[in-house]
Amino acid sequence: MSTNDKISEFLDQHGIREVECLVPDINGVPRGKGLPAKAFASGAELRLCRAVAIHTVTGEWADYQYSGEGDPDMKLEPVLDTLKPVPWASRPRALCIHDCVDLDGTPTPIAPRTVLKNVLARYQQHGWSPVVAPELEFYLLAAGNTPEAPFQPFSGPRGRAEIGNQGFTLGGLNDLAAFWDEVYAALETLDVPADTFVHELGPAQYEINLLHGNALQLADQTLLFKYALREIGFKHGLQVVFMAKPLAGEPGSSMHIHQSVVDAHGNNIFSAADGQPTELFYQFIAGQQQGIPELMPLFCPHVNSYRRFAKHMAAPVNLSWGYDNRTVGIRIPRSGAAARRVENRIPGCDANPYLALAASLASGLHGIEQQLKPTAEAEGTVFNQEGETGPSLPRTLDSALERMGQSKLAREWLGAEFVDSYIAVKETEMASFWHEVTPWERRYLGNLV
Ligand SMILES: NC(=O)CC[C@H](N)C(=O)O
Repeated sequence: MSTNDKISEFLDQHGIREVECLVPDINGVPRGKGLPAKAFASGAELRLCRAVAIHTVTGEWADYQYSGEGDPDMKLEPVLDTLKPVPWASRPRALCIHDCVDLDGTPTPIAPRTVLKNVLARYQQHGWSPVVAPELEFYLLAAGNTPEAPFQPFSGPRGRAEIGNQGFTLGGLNDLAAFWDEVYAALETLDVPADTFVHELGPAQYEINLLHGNALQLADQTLLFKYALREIGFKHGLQVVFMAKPLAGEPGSSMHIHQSVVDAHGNNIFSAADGQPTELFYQFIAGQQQGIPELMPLFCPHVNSYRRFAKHMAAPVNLSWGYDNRTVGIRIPRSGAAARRVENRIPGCDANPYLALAASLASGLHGIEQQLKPTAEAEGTVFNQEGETGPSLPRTLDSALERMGQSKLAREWLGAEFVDSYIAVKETEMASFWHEVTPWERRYLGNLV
């Protein structure tokens, strides 16, 4: 059976009339076009303006001039493994993630999926492939929140408001059984295998860990996971928030990334035959220490992202590394030799998964290729030793963008056109932030004499 016949069979089987053709934009927001199922099955050419890849969060155009034409089209090419029924649709519909290809046939360099694929190709040159597992935290807000007032977490249907911290309680999960049941069913339909699931430390804050696997697939799964949660949340009167710090004084939401690398035989290159850590393992850690501060806007892309880094909130404030240490940016979970891995704790849940994975994996391989050496392992609580046991991190979006703009590593690994357009988008978003005067400024400064 030809591919087109298989697609037709799948669409007929599910009674599907339209296909949502998705591309992740620079912020990881799914954008795209709906296409009649018949056109999709016949392989009809689908185009989208290239500028979609560089929209701001609210869809403004960044002040960025492409080389060449003004705003050319790009072609969308379906990633057929991601063709799935849309679990929350009231009339059968499918979705499918797409790659972006410029009209001259080259993969669009500013498309996040291309950026990740290019980094993975460099692993392939060594005969290696990364294995990753993102962990996603998020908050559930009560219906009726508006951005004008502080967000309120949802109140449990049994009348028990989520006013306190209920870390790891199961009651906190049962309160929303109907919502979670629908989420679980949707993740099965979308082929997004979830591993563990907990109520996190903040009120109405949850975490789902995705099962480890291939980095491109995990980026696709993370995109679909976030999309599914938002859509199913709305059906249940909940706003699912993937902001890094939605509630003042409460923990922020991260997207920790666990990373190991396997060779062609599936052996973890971080462990030697005798089970001891290899040089490559330490070089990968060193690469994280050097690369993460230079690529910080890809882990923490918004002004709000940097509010997450507060002491005693299990959020790192440094790039020290240590075994089972949650006060450092790079944690090494204690595990057997086969599962030896490096956890990058810097990314927020607001990061674009394709770009955060690309940046994290690029940093690690850079460390291996340059044979870098990490700092000494940090011991104990190192919240207060920023810069002493490991490199420090940019603490605002402005300074992070400035650093990325000067980074050779960024251009070499992610491409100059991508880096320039990314910075242009972020500067446009920053300008929008600086346009506002906040309640804090009025409260603190309104009565100055
Ligand atoms: N699960 C945890 O380790 C908590 C992480 C914490 N919420 C953060 O922002 O980084």
